[in-house]
Amino acid sequence: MQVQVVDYRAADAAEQFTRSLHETGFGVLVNHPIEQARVEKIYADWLSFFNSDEKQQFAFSKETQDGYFSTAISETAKGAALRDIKEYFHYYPWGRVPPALQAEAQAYFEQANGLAQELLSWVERFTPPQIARHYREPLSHMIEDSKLTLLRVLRYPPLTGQEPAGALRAAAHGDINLLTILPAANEPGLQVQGRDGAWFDVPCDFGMLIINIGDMLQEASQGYYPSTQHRVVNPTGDGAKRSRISLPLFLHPRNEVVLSDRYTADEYLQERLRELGVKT
Ligand SMILES: O=C(O)CCC(=O)C(=O)O
Ligand SMILES: [Fe+2]
Repeated sequence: MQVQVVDYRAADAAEQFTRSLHETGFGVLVNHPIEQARVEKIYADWLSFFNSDEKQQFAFSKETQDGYFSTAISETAKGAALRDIKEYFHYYPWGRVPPALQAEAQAYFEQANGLAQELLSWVERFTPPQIARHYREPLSHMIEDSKLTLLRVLRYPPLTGQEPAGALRAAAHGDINLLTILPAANEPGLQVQGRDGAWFDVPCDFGMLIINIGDMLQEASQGYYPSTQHRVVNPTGDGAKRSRISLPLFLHPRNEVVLSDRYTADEYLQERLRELGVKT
């Protein structure tokens, strides 16, 4: 399985990139407009936040899903037996956030959301007509004024050796949303599953941007764009002593968007959150 690394500035970038999404569910961009210095500053500032007690004041709300999710309540991937070894914060522009981190989180959110919208328009443009006719509205409309798009800041703590046997930083899962965009993390570990079940490292040189299809877009495109299983494996050696920080933006449609004959976006999301154990 070969996830394509595509130059965002190439004349045929949209075509190459959407082909990789169709074939693998993943695509990787270089020379994209997201500022690396901003990403690095967010990694450093949020690592300090996760290392402080301040996080305890932001315990997430089951109702609204914003705030801090500790390792003790961290999600269990659908079908997995063990919790992921991670803690994370869900940032929404309307949600709670440590005041000192608000401006840079919002600036990143806007920049990444703008790029994600452009990439979604590429996805739409390169959808074959026999698939596109099933879209109930243009993909770019589905996310307009959505209150559900969210920035997740993840921190995978150093390993202690006390982790339950078989637990992973992130067990194999598909993302729930339409499209995810993810700057390469500060440490390796992200893998994607091929059709034959084998796992492959996702290209993740610092500065690359990784994009993947979520379950909602797989549903709306009748599988033309597959939501591929991915995971974050545990480091060995010196890497095990270091935290890993990553920063996915999950592009979500408005609640009332009809994805298919089977689901609206809201029905789909509620079902999945219950399965993850973060909603009653
Ligand atoms: O940390 C990563 O590299 C990936 C995280 C991820 O797949 C997720 O949070 O859905
Ligand atoms: Fe994911």
